[in-house]
Amino acid sequence: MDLFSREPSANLLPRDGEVIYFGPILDASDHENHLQTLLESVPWESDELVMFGRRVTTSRKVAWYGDRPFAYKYSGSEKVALAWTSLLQDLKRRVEDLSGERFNSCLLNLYHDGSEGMGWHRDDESAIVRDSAIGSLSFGAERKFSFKHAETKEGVSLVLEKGSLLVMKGETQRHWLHALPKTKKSNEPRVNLTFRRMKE
Ligand SMILES: O=C(O)CCC(=O)C(=O)O
Ligand SMILES: [Fe+2]
Repeated sequence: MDLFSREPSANLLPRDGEVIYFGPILDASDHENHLQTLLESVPWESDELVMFGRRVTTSRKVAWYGDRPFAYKYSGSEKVALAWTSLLQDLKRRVEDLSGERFNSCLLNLYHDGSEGMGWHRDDESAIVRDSAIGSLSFGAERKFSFKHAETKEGVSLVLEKGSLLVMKGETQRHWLHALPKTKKSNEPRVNLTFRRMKE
């Protein structure tokens, strides 16, 4: 795996947190190979959430990996973290080296096409170490990713390129929501890995 030597961006947020975009960190053939491996070998499962008081099953699929069998809780059910595969461990190391952060778990999302996305939310569950960094690695379809300040409503958006790394850190999750908007422009799958730090 060759690293591209692109300089990370300056902080994309104007206040109250830090978001750094590193751009693509994988070359095109590694990106393609890893995307195929992830699509074929990850035990993708539906996610569940409560919307307007109703339990709904998402068509977006998820998988949850970690150093230990951490619980990932959603709307009353929970998933137990799977043991790292060698590919995920390899990618985790790359993300750690570039970001200077350490992670012990990873949530994977599979969006089959542009009709699937993720609504406004923060990654601030109590099981996550407060103000710990999140490293987000993207494969497949390039999609817009948006931030919205919870109080001022300021907005920041960017396109997450194939094989790119985005790091959210500092007080980002306290003050900013983020979302992956649905789009009619994409009919390709996208896989996203968010490396996280859970409380031990
Ligand atoms: O798919 C993405 O880029 C973001 C996913 C996300 O925000 C999350 O899993 O919490
Ligand atoms: Fe998130």
